[in-house]
Amino acid sequence: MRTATPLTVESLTKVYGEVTALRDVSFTAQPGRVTGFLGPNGAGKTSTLRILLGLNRPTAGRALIDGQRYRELDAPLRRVGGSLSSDVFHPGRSGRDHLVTLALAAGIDRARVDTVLTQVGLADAGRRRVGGYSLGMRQRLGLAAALLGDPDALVLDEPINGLDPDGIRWMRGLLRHLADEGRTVLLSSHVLSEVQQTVDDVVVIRHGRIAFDGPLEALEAGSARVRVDAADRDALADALRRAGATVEPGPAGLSVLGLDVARTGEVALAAGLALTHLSDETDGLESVFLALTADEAEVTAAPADAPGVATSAEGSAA
Ligand SMILES: Nc1ncnc2c1ncn2[C@@H]1O[C@H](COP(=O)(O)OP(=O)(O)OP(=O)(O)O)[C@@H](O)[C@H]1O
Repeated sequence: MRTATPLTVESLTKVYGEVTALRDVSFTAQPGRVTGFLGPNGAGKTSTLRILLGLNRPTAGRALIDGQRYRELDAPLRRVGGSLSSDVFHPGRSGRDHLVTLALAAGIDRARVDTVLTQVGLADAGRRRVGGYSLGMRQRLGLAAALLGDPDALVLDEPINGLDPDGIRWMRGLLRHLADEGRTVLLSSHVLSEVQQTVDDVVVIRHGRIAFDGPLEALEAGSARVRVDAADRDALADALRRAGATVEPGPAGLSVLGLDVARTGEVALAAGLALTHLSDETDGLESVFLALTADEAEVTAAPADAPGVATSAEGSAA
């Protein structure tokens, strides 16, 4: 039986010198689910994941693995496995060697090394030097390292980056399987479409703040947009608003947010209105994501009086 191990980030703030990378960030990744932690470059994803894994200290707030900070865990690698994009493997050593060293250091049975190499599809390549690995193979090795302790939770920084389409499909299947076993899977990405078919829940971070937190379906629902028109446009707008939609009049009819095409048609029918136009103008999920993260060129220094932001700066080293 797996121990349900939620990953909880509470009011996390991280200041690096002049840069406030995280501002009062809170969310929870739930057991049995794959949570996508999404945001453009520099949004604060890696900073958050490093704090979760005990590699950096927050300026304020806390990050908890089943209620405990990483450093408070008795057998950390058995509770949470991490793979960060900055992880470097010595090019002259084999993938297997790396894992054996990690296993010995953590008191993990060496037999796990071959188990995880097989699990990530590196059974044959494990004895080759890492220097000859493709980016995709290094991603697999990172995942193998994260799985070494057979942990209840996984924290993976950009695990899909660098994989070819077959590799992406394989990674999706494995992450789904790991979550179905009851593990908590938290993975970061800067491209929603890359992980859209993998994640159950989505946390979007922008400028070091949470811009969205909820199930993928809720993000999808937010992208529904319908264009509709009727001879009596005002009556139609009233009926749609009464049904809970946001309605914006335009030159080519009404733009409706919050209802899909079928429901829009039903509302019109119930109001006895004959439609002259009805079409689905839903934006792709990626454009909703882009809208949520717009203007994310870089994280700027927070004003000194910004609420919830500690003013004392901490060095970059943890
Ligand atoms: N050690 C550090 N010292 C100073 N600034 C840092 C340090 N680490 C991160 N930052 C800054 O903090 C902000 C957030 O960076 P972070 O790496 O967490 O973002 P990210 O969302 O993971 O981006 P990426 O996808 O590019 O890795 C950026 O402005 C970055 O330049």
